[in-house]
Amino acid sequence: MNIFAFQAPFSLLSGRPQLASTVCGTSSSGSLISSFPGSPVVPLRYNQRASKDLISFSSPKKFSRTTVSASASKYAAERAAAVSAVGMTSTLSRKLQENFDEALVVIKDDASPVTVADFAVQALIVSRLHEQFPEDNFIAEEFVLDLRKDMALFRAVCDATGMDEEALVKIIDLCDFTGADDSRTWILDPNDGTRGFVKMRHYCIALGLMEGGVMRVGVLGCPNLPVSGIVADVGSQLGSIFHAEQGQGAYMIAEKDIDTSSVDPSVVLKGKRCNVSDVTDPSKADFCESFEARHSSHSLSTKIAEILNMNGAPYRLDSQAKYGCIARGDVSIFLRFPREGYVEKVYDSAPAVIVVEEAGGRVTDGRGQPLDFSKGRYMDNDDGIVATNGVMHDTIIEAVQAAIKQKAAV
Ligand SMILES: Nc1ncnc2c1ncn2[C@@H]1O[C@H](COP(=O)(O)O)[C@@H](O)[C@H]1OP(=O)(O)O
Ligand SMILES: [Mg+2]
Repeated sequence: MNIFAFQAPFSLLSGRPQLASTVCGTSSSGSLISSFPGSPVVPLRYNQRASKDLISFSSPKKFSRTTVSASASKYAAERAAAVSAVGMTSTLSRKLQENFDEALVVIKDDASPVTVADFAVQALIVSRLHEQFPEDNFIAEEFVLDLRKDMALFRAVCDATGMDEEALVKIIDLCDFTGADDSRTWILDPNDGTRGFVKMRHYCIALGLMEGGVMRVGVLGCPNLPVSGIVADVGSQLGSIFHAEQGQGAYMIAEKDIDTSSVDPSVVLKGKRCNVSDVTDPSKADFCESFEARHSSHSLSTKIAEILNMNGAPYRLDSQAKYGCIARGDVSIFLRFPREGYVEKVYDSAPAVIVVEEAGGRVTDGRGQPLDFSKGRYMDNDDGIVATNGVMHDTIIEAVQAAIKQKAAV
């Protein structure tokens, strides 16, 4: 099988935000504060805003052929392409968060924010994958309609991607596949947890490949997640990328170790095997949930924790980075309970579910039913989403159902 490798390296400037502790909140002065339970509150600052050309981006135009070895796994080429693209755009997102301009935020019809990073990452990833896999379909979060709401935002996305307006519109317009579940479809959330991104907290680039209604590949790029542990200390290396392929396990690689100029699996697919925790007693388990109470009911999770005698405070962080933390055993349980009537989108969990499952965990809805990603953009699950290390799953689902009943009885 032949695949393509990028010849020229990308031309992003290096440089990291001065993050020295958990990325959890923003003070009114714009400095970052740590607010995980038990961790000291440390004021931190990102670098000063840089000039616009600091975040300009040039995508390599030339490809050369690379051969995937005959013994490679079925989706090795796709996984390598996805890891490379996510690695490249994680670095871009970091620059865009460091140089975040709140004047360039548009509010979408669902009242959620969208930024230069959301559009730029979507355009760059889809353009790379479309070039390499021209027959494939795409479901991704952002629409041209929102890009056109603000011409300054539109121009900033062109600057960040190196694309002209026409090319940008074409590529974003490719991302609204609504069709059959026997197709090959890439599923992308270019900036999962945008509210976290704009508040200088966690966010995630989440990309997966579904074929025949089943997830085959998942990649999570978490630019603010330390390479080990959830809570960053002074000097922690930030930037964790998780990748998984059906039947091949889940891995974590430091963002800085990815050669994003290549899509050759033997070059790109490195990393450390991820395994979920081996905790069997829920009272000894840690859990995580949304930072934003409007995204997931913190009161319901508190009730569940009471039922299970889980005394530790939850880890609260934005985005599918939480599933990465489950996959590598940092925490054992993830609880998500959006308000009634909220419809989940596939790109908000599909890439992450395969990462957790390949690490030995389980992900279902709050009734213990598997999540179905084969129906297009929207999902039809009940009672939220629960991810665990697997061994505790049935116990946690029982507690979820008990807590929902208790809440309804009040
Ligand atoms: N009102 C809402 N309720 C639940 N989830 C939401 C809501 N608004 C946005 N989201 C989505 O929830 C996910 C973030 O969850 P968490 O709070 O755990 O990080 C994101 O995918 C976010 O979308 P987006 O991708 O646009 O940021
Ligand atoms: Mg999302």
